Amino acid sequence: MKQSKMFIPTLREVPNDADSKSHQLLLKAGMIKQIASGIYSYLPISKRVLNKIEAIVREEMEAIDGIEILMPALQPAELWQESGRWPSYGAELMRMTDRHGREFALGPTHEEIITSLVRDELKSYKKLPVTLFQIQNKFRDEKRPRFGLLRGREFIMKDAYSFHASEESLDATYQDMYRAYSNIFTRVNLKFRPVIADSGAIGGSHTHEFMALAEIGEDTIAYTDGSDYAANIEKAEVIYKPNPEHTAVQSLEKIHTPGVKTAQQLADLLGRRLDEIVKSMIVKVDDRYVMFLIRGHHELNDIKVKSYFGTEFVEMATEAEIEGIMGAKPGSLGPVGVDKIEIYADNSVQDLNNLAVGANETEYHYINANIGRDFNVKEFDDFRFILEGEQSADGSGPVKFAEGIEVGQVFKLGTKYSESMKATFLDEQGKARPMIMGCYGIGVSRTLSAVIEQHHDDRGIIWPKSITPYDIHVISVNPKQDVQRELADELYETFKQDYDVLYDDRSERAGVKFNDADLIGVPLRIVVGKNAAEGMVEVKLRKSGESFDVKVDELKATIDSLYGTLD
Ligand SMILES: O=C(C[C@@H]1CCCCN1)Cn1cnc2cc(Cl)c(F)cc2c1=O
Ligand SMILES: [Mg+2]
Ligand SMILES: [Mg+2]
Repeated sequence: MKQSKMFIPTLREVPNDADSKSHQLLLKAGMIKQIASGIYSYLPISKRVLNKIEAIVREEMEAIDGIEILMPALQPAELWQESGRWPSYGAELMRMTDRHGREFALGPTHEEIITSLVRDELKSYKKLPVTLFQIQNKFRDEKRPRFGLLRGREFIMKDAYSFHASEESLDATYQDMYRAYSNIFTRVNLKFRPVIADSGAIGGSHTHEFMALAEIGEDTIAYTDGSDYAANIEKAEVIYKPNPEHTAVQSLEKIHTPGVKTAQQLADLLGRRLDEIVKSMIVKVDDRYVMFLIRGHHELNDIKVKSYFGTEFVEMATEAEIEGIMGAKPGSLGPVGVDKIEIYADNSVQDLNNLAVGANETEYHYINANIGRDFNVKEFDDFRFILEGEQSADGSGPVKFAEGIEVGQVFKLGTKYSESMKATFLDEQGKARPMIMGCYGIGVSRTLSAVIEQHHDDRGIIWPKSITPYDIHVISVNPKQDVQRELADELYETFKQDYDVLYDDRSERAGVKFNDADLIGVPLRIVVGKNAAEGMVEVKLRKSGESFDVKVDELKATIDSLYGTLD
């Protein structure tokens, strides 16, 4: 393609609202234009990359018997009422009414649609298993869209759904998808890790997220070098080993603690370590309040609390709620004398005797509070975030943390949707049973961004060969010079036979052309400049920056062999 006819509106400066490297580069390289917050147009370079990513996704889905369909983005509210999810999603679910006043959702995902489609068609176990997938825009009205395509309000997802007559059959597809996802992210040249994840609102038992490693990633993963163990920190289990030595139990003492609001301030006032302090938090679970006890140097893991109680409705109580229930401010809460609400505690609280806790009287605390004598705990469990360096759940060593961008997720859904939506099949005995489901998503536009996060330098993007918008960038330095222009034209015509070629034939200054070429990031470059008259051109590798002077009659061989070395 000749750049004089192309549409690549590169920018010199980066708009200051670009808040991640990939967001900056997508704008500078003229790949996206924002139309509204979290909503973008994909310009030609992006569209070419998306086509290649989607082609890889299709190949890997079809290789495991995935069948491509395309479902509507407009979803009748009735189906979400059948599944029970219409009331449970708030502002994030984009809703609208049609001219007849009928309610619709703009699809954030398609469990309801696919289940209603399949339940009408597949009635017999003989027709199962089946895996259907689509690649389509999704709509989620994110409260804070950011990082460009990494968290948008309209984005491209491959979403697949599988239907089974047995758990074993679901298992087999889950493994197929897991391997297919590994293939896809390997082929697009992403450094990634599959992590054990939390299945959250959509239920189901078993789920893995595929995390592309990148500083900007909003997820934290806990992994070990000792094995392939990796878990989203929301889910990473903390192994509790009871601590043998306990200090002698001392008598309870109430002390005045003016100005103490935090665990650290209490620790400082008492001259104790933070890990000897116990924080008491009031959490609203569904429509009741419970107290959680967590050691001072730990943090309550709200995802583990949700999973423990099996509900999404878990929120920290507000200051007003706390004063109403406890009669004291958040900084002075404790378990002693609390009998109106249940008390739960993280496992590691059991290691302590003589706890320092709030006295439920503003600016008063207890020291030497002891479990069993001064208060009771309804249940000890793993309610906290794991700390870096603590033993991994599989015992393979201390966990390390890394940031990740969630680019894919595979779920075992079970019968959550097939039961609520009566998607049954007749089994061998002719008995109607709910289909067992799996669902599997890849953020296609997010993957494009993740690749840029991992493949760039300070001059621009460096595309991996597998998804590069073009293979070769031919640049004529000064098209006003006939010799240069004619040679460049000839090379363009020659190489476009076997490669995708972008030809910068514009009458721009050389510096502008080289800046744009570095931004756009095509891996191989042929520069036709002043040596054209001697039949010499320059070949440049975008990634290493290496460049070679090559005779025109050796150019094809050189390019073919260099292309083979690209990753
Ligand atoms: O989408 C999934 C699960 C899988 C992911 C892979 C492809 C199939 N679905 C989870 N999820 C996430 N955000 C949502 C946002 C809104 Cl507003 C909603 F109404 C529903 C959902 C929702 O269900
Ligand atoms: Mg997540
Ligand atoms: Mg997820």
